[in-house]
Amino acid sequence: MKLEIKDVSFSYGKDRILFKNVSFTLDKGRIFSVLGANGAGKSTLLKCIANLLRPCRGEICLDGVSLHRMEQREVARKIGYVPQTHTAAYGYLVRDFVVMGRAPYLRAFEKPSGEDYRMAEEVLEEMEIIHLADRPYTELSGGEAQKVMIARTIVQQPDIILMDEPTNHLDYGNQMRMMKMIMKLAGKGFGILMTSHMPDHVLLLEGEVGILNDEGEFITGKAADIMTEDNLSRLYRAKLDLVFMEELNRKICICKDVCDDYREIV
Ligand SMILES: Nc1ncnc2c1ncn2[C@@H]1O[C@H](COP(=O)(O)OP(=O)(O)OP(=O)(O)O)[C@@H](O)[C@H]1O
Repeated sequence: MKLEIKDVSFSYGKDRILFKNVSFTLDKGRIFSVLGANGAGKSTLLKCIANLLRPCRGEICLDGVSLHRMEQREVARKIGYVPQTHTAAYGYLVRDFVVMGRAPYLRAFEKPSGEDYRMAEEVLEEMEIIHLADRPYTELSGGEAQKVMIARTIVQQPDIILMDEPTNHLDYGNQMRMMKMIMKLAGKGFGILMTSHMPDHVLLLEGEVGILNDEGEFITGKAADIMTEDNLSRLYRAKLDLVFMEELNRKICICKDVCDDYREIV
């Protein structure tokens, strides 16, 4: 399974192109992270790839076939999408909510089978949230709901999982467990495309990175090559530092002096 984003541009109106000429590929088992300031268009890009929005230029292909030539049900078997926030209209029990991930495999009005429920429970167990199985989805905390959404997407068994800020709402321990889970999912062969506001998480994951800047341009490369102090400081308009930590054998991203004003350093 190969996802190809070919020269994609998007605009919500006629006046402003949000991003232009975005190109990259994602294979099974790989991690691709998208970084960008607030409002740069990261979520919009993910929605285009989930086939929920249509780019004004370019093409998005799965194994050489344009998403627009595929039925949404077929896309849903290959691409799972975890939005940044999700509001359920009805208080489904978590186990029923998670089993809805099987929908792309069911016929109209067909109910999920015992095997579908078994699969949902297995994923809930693996994610250590089985204790939530009989709670209404609408009563969960933001972090719990985020994990349940991810469980539903795994149950969908796509090749590619799109995650819009997967550590959103999570406490620090759960953020680290989420990083571990993303690596584990990639290890199992899922292609992971995620957005993040946390450069250090992206350094930790070590995959490919795309940086969406204020001008709507997209630069890509390996995390170690593209995540330079200069690129990150420019992106976030703050003086950021990459410090090598021997214990970790990698660079970490910190802001040594929060009082440093970016305007004074460029
Ligand atoms: N449906 C819409 N119609 C018009 N403009 C929109 C729509 N959705 C988003 N926008 C605008 O498009 C821009 C990009 O939004 P988007 O949510 O993709 O950014 P983002 O990079 O994910 O931001 P954040 O990091 O704050 O989540 C923003 O200026 C936003 O206000």
